Amino acid sequence: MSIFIKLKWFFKENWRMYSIGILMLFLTDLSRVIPPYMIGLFTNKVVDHKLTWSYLMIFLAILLLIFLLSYFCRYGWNTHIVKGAALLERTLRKRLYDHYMEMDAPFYQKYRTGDLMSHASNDLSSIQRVASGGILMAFDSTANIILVVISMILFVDWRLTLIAIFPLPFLAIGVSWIMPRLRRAFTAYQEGFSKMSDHAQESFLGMKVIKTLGQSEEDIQAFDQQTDQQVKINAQVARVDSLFDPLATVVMTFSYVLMIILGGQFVLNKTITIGQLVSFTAYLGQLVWPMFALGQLFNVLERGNASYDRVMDLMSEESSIHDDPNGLSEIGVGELNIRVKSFNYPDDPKIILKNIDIKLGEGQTLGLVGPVGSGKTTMLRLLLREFDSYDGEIDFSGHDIRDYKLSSYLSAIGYVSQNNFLFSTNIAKNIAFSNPKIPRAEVEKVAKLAALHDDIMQMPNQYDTEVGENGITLSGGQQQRVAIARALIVNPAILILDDALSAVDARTEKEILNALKGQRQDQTTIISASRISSVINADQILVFKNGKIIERGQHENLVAQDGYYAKTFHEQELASHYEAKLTGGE
Ligand SMILES: Nc1ncnc2c1ncn2[C@@H]1O[C@H](COP(=O)(O)OP(=O)(O)OP(=O)(O)O)[C@@H](O)[C@H]1O
Repeated sequence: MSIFIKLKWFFKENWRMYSIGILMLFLTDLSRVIPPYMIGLFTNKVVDHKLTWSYLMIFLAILLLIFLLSYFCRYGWNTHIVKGAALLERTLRKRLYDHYMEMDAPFYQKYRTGDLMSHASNDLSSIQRVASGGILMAFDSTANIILVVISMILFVDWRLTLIAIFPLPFLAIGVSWIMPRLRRAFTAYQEGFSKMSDHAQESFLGMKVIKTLGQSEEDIQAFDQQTDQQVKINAQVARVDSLFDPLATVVMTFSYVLMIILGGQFVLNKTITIGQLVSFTAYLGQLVWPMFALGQLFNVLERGNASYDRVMDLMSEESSIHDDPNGLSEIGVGELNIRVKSFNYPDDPKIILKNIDIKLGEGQTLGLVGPVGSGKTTMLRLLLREFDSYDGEIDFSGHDIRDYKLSSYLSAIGYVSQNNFLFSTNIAKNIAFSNPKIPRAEVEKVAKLAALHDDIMQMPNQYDTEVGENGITLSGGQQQRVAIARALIVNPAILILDDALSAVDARTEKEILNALKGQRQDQTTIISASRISSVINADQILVFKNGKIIERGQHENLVAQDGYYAKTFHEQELASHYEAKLTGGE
């Protein structure tokens, strides 16, 4: 029942709709207690040989009227309560989705996609059922039981009523024993379901790897184990849930036995008439459904309760990124200053960045190189405001980046990583993702800048060519260039290419870099790369190692320093020289 208290905010917001629905439900239940009373009267007329045609007609007319009223009320409660439940699901889904959108990188590191999906589907459906079936069964069964018992007392006999309902408290004891067990079983079920969807989702995404490494059998086995486990948990749910129905049957049978023994005695003693005993039998029959509905109700409520707690646990997670709604929303061009004394990832004390000090003039290009794992991406992630918890400050265009409104700041940045996500739509829509209304000419312009236009023109439907899920029909280099075009279309104040040219050949790389140089003279560009050729013309090049800047300067200057940069440059030069010889390109 506590789930109703937890959902009080929603029922309060929609009290009008629920009040009408519940009133209609009450009227339906009220209309149900009249026919048994009338059947009793009718039986007495028959037994006393006093039945006339006119009485029969009036009797039938009243019954018809009651059925019509009941039909109208049923329609009324159905539409109001079902509409309310749909509204609750929509409200929670929107809140959850907004929450997912607001959350930071550590949140997505902590929760897996399958888990988040199961919260948004399975859990929300269970909560939605509380506001429809739950409300219906709770009010219907309670109102039914109360009205039937009152009718039994008023129209038959209070002693007989007391004796007939005497076994009911045993049902209540049974329910209080079953409920917590049912809840534990449901929580285990939902958690198991999350793990299962997570596994399925990861397997679908990594299908190529699984198959090429010959792990299909192992994956199937692992999934089978999870489904077997889920079947066991489900059986446990069914075992606990199934305890209620037999208990209700035993209790109701006991009530019937008591009614036959004592009711017969009352008729023989003339305490009640035969008609009243017939009414009583019908009333007792009307108690059967609410009893079973109570069982269903606990199932729905406990499932909803467990799901609500899971969803609220997720919603209580707070983003570590402070977004000031009144923050600056105008972002111009300007200097970029990065001073980070130290940074470690949340939940990991290892210092990843140490004493980073960068000053980049307006419209300049910064190049970042260094061995794998040296901290280049981490620094870019700070610039992208994925983490705010660093010791130091980052200023852009005269303001700390944390003083900008997050959405405004991020929309001024064009970020392209090595692995880009493409949407399963056509190329033009992928490029124009930030503004679907952008004219086709603009889309073509940025595609040309990204050296992609010629490739697109070779495709069957050119800019309308569908790229498949995550751009599966495109080559790695084409995917990267779609992502570059997508970033360029917003004409970002800061463009970040994080190893974003790794899948394109040297000639295309040169073409893109030249185009960017011509196009972005006033704006900041940051290029992180393992290939020195990507950063060779940068105004400032930084070499990272173990989270520190170990060399800095322009290309010639760095080559002269004869350090990591010079060594890597010469090695790469030599490698490309031999490669060109082998392919006959020189
Ligand atoms: N989410 C994370 N939690 C903890 N440590 C992390 C996390 N992401 C990266 N690291 C660690 O931070 C260090 C720097 O990684 P980073 O990705 O910044 O390097 P990089 O220079 O960009 O490397 P690459 O060129 O391979 O992309 C690595 O030791 C890595 O293991």
